Amino acid sequence: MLELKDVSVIFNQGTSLEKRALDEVSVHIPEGQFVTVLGSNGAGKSTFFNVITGAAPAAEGTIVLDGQDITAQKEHVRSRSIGRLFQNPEHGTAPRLTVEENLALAYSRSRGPFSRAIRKEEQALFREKLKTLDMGLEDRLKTPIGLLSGGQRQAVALMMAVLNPPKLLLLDEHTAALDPKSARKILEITNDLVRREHMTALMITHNMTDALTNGDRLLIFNDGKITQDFSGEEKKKLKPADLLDFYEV
Ligand SMILES: Nc1ncnc2c1ncn2[C@@H]1O[C@H](COP(=O)(O)OP(=O)(O)OP(=O)(O)O)[C@@H](O)[C@H]1O
Repeated sequence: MLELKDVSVIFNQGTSLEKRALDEVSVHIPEGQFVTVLGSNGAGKSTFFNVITGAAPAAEGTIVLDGQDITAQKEHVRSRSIGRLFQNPEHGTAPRLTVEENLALAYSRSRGPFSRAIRKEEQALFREKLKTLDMGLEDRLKTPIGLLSGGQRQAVALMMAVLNPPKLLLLDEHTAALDPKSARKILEITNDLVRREHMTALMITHNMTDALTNGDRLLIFNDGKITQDFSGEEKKKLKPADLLDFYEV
């Protein structure tokens, strides 16, 4: 599904500030796999996501998504098949637009320009999708999204990312800015959506328990490389304390 082969990202190449943020990373993520990603600050996790989306160029190596070499593809083209959620729910939603306008914008992205009124059947679809979140958001369709709480907004952002299920969903610490209860709820919704839509998903987190209790596989980054790769029974047996040994500081 997603295959990176010897991919490197080098910032400020050829200067005294040169930094190999990703160093010859190779990994294969099969279709439908849910992968959690851990690593200390500066280990290269966000750069890993950025090189997949095209936000950071690959200096070396190749990236293949769903059989297509996307290494040289522009970011906006890749965004049609890759959904991404960030730590800050404000990232990716338009605060002055209502909940339904934000959803319509996301919905129309792969269906044509956002130039027409929101149709009745779209409204019904958004209402039905929001209802599955069980947060009462189906009654807030006309509310500007900027007036929602962080958790509510992140739930809508998540729904926006999966309205037309992307080939790949990238979750970049998307629960880190939320209070513990909202974070748990968003994680629950994430699991439901990923499983129901059989999505291929990668989730960066600093929470070791979340990294172990979610997903099928765990990757740990250190200094621009994937230094640990656990899946199946091996992952299930791990405890948060075991993971500390794999962090380099
Ligand atoms: N645009 C950039 N220019 C120069 N250096 C960068 C740039 N982006 C990232 N880096 C460097 O690349 C390395 C990897 O950064 P990255 O953001 O991928 O780490 P991370 O694992 O996501 O860290 P965190 O957990 O703190 O978010 C760091 O040393 C960082 O300072």
